[in-house]
Amino acid sequence: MTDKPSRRHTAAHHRLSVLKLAPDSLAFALDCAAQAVGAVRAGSALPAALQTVSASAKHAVARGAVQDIAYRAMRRLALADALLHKLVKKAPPPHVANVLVCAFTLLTDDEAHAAYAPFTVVDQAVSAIAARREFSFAKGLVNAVLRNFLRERDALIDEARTNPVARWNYPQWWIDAVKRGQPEAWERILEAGNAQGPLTLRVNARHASVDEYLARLADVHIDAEAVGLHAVRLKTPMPVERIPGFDEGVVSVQDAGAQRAAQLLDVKDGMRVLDACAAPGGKTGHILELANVELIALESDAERAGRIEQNLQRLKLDARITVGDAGDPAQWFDGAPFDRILADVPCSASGIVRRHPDIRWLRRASDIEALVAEQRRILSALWPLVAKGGELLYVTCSIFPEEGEDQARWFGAAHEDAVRLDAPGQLLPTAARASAGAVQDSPAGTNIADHDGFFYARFQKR
Ligand SMILES: C[S@@+](CC[C@H](N)C(=O)[O-])C[C@H]1O[C@@H](n2cnc3c(N)ncnc32)[C@H](O)[C@@H]1O
Repeated sequence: MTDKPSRRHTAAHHRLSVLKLAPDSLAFALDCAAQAVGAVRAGSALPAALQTVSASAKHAVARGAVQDIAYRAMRRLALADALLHKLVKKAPPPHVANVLVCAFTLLTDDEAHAAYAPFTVVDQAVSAIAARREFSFAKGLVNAVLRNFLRERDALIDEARTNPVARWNYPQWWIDAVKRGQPEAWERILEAGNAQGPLTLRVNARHASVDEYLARLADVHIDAEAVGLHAVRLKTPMPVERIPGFDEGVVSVQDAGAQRAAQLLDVKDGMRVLDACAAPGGKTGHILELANVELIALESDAERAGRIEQNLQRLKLDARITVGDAGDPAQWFDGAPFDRILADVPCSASGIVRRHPDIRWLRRASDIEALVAEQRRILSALWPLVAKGGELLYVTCSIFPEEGEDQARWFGAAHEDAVRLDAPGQLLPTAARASAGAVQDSPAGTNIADHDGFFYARFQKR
């Protein structure tokens, strides 16, 4: 985000006039997406912003279009802001600027991939502005700016992209951090974060093998491939309600990189296991699919803890869900040590930006230091709870070494009784299938290069 919104902008944003546009029109979708972009600029996470905005979009189709434009806008925000800056002399009101940003988002697609014809976008952006009483004065401006843009589209994009922030669509501090942390792969990583993640499923080992599930999909003509021990990637994403076996808990949605956690934890029947930062329970479910263990799912956020319950209900599996601070075991620990602890700690989420493209605009450089301290606090508190011979798996969905290898080294040095075991370390996100230089060990015949970014370190207690 190139400029930070003021409180005044946010307040104005909430006082928009009643909108009279057909809910299935592109104009309606542009207006709603612009509101969501405004909310993210004011500090809201995109899913929450969309929930608020979509209350007015009763149609599922309209909601889909709003979501699609808002997510694309997050991946193009700096480029769109740069174009706006170039083409508009005096900054327009924030809502008008955000409608323009959403329109640029659609107009900067290559023609082959464009969802709408350019002149439809211009026409509908003008209608969106005209439909708001307080902004209708700006419809001439919107029309002129977008037509001027189309006239010199490629040259304007090329010029804007000479600035790295507009080129990559991340804040400068983020670009610098990725460059510093991954000097060999930084461009590939930034690019991967601007692609749309695939829909990857985890097949519940209690119900089916990957091959059996692939056969079930083939029966209903759904194209998919194996991308890990329990992972299947659908060629074309679809709503979960339409995924065979989803309702019965045969499959769950989970990135292939995230599926490494439960496998690395190497759980066996009868073990006592702590999932220390558990919500929404993706990894909790996976652990329970692999062995009959006594599982405590700990989560500090009571509302999020409710989502663990929902997930386990669908899977028909059980854990003791506990609300508490992993960094303060006195609140919840009953004194019996754990054979395994999964510490999937809060982090920058820099490894999952392709699924959460708003994160880059919400985080600040200074957050990293605070997160590192919090991760250390949690790890230090959990280690004494591991049984002798037991293991702790440290996980982040981050690509910043400060939250990955640096933490693992700090932990090893600070705990004499910790033996570092084999683990993948840094899994880098890569968009291209089977891209060269992928860091992970793919099972023969499969390609799991197309996953989110994670860090894994495993420690055994002497
Ligand atoms: C990376 S997410 C966990 C994802 C989860 N393991 C999964 O696979 O679905 C981190 C979670 O830790 C929770 N959390 C943050 N600080 C915590 C703390 N001090 N104690 C326990 N949970 C915490 C957050 O609310 C968040 O739900």
